[in-house]
Amino acid sequence: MSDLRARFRTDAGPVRALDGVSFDVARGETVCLVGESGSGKTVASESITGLVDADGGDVVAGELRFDGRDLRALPESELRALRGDRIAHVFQNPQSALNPVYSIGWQVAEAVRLHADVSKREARTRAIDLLDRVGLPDPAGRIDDYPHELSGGMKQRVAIAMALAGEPDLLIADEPTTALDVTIQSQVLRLLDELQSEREMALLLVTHDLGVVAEMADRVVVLYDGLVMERGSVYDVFERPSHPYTRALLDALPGRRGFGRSGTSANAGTDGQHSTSSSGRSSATDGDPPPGCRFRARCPHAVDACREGEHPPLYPTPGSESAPDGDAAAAEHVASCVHFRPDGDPGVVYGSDPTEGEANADADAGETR
Ligand SMILES: Nc1ncnc2c1ncn2[C@@H]1O[C@H](COP(=O)(O)OP(=O)(O)OP(=O)(O)O)[C@@H](O)[C@H]1O
Ligand code: NI
Repeated sequence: MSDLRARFRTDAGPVRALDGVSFDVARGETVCLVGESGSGKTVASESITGLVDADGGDVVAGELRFDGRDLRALPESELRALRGDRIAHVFQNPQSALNPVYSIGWQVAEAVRLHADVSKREARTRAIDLLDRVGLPDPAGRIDDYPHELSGGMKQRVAIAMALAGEPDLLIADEPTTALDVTIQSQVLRLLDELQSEREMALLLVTHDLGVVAEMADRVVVLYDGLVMERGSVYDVFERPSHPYTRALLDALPGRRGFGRSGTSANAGTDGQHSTSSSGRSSATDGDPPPGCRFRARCPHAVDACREGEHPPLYPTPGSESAPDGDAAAAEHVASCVHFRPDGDPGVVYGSDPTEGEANADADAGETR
């Protein structure tokens, strides 16, 4: 997607949710969308298949391309066909995907029949296969169970089975494990990871959990206030976080030594709840956004230049071509911070971090990576 802008109509006036978000997800790749609550992760992911419109939102500008087609130009009927077929969603709450009055087997079989012209009997057999594949114990025995007879983790597995029924090319999972017990979380993540590599699926994973990102992502998109702050391979973003916001996010990770003694509090959402409330961001209501960098007020490295003009565009970070696999696309590491302007000094950001000596300026970045 490129330069995606979206807004919601609310009683208090339009709310800007996305202010120009660009990223791609390639086949066989996992891209994680991270950022604190209200940063626009869900809106960005749901805009792909037009779910945002269904939610009272409007994608007002930008481009969404899937397989060379501009999704925003597709009529709703075609979009609906694409959704759930080539592109499937898994949500935080499996309850929302399951109908309480039908057995899980019936629901998975229906999902199969939606995408493939097969008999009911064949669909049921495939449903059992799918349920087996997502790790539901004794699928043949449990296929006539109703959702309420299953645990949350099992329900999410069923929801994933339904999402996979159409053999999607792109699976969009929005906080798919947040509602689950910690032990179940990692099982479900491992499952997504396996299914993804098995099927060469593209996976867009929305999460506020940087531990999940580290485990799952090939590439990371860091959102703040409806804008991309930083984008790069998981390797680059974790090894050399460049936007002050990303650095603050990582700083807040337990077990990671703090560098931002500045008191910048960046919290990717402690309650783990997906929120759709329109409150929370004072800057969100429409009208002119405050000039300059959106993160300025919370940034320990803000300078006068950060007050001017628009939010900075994405600049390449020094040494970003040195990704381990030499893959050019994966090597793209960019941050929207004035200190990464061609005439800027990234050392202002990196240099303030005594715990990361090797990141001290760009000069030795090439040698240490
Ligand atoms: N239905 C809606 N009506 C009005 N505003 C909305 C609606 N849904 C989202 N927004 C606004 O859009 C912005 C982005 O929301 P979004 O749900 O994408 O955030 P998020 O990053 O997914 O957060 P969370 O981690 O809480 O799920 C927020 O300012 C939010 O208030
Ligand atoms: Ni969300």
